[in-house]
Amino acid sequence: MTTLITTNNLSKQYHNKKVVNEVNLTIEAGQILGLVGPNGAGKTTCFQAILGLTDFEGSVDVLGYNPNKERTAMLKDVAYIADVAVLPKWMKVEQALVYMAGVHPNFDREKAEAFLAKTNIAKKSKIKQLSKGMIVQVHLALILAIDAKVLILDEPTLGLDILTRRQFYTHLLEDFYSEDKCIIVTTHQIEEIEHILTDVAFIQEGKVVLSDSTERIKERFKLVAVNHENLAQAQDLQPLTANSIMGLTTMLFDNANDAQLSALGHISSPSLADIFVGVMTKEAC
Ligand SMILES: Nc1ncnc2c1ncn2[C@@H]1O[C@H](COP(=O)(O)OP(=O)(O)OP(=O)(O)O)[C@@H](O)[C@H]1O
Repeated sequence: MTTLITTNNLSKQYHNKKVVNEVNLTIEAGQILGLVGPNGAGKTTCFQAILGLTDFEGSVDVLGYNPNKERTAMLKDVAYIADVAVLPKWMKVEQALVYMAGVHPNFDREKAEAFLAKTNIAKKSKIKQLSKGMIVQVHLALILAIDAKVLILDEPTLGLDILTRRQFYTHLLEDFYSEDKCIIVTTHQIEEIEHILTDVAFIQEGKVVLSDSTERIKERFKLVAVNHENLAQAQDLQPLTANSIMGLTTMLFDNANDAQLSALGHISSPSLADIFVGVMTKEAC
């Protein structure tokens, strides 16, 4: 396996408060990592460090580059979508294509045009004539047309309708992703990307509290619809969460014994969103 990004004890503080706290991540080629955390958890700050946009403690290696010292060289192979898509308002869409082709050695104009052709955005339109969601789409078209080894997506679908969000993730897998690249993505709509993630890292108050492959995380956590008579016994196994709706109590367990759980009621596999809520609740206690 080829390691594309490593962070070693990455930390960042603002006004004496650690907003990123000793984050250790290793991201290999082929991985699509979801960095998931509540508002203010430190996701964007981690990205800024990886992209060399801020100073930090610890060390970061991206494709063999030090992002703070070798940013220009690194950015030939790294593409980034920030959580706020900003494009010059006076520019026409077609001018943005020409501009990107001029400044980025790995920009494929035909790819960007093919993506835009699937939208109802006219190339002659000025950015200021487009809706917020359309501007995001132009931005995505420009970034996904860069043949980058590393793609960093910070809330890439913010402001897009559900059809366009789905279209974006399909496009990401079919036209951008390949085994020699990696993608790190944050979103608060974890249920929409769960199926594409190979790996997940949960971050809370600057610390990574869980990091593993999606497969192993799914094996580790179990949801049980607990039969009424088994409630006390189930509580003894210390569930992460317990929700009662219309007389049915569903509990989330971490690393519990399958035989013990099946004696309590029906077992199912939780979604990443269920696991996220469970882990965040436990860490906050
Ligand atoms: N320039 C700054 N000056 C001071 N504090 C900052 C600065 N940038 C970020 N922070 C603080 O760092 C913490 C982490 O912010 P960050 O933007 O990394 O969170 P996030 O996980 O991306 O959140 P969200 O999901 O809301 O986008 C927050 O408490 C934020 O207030």
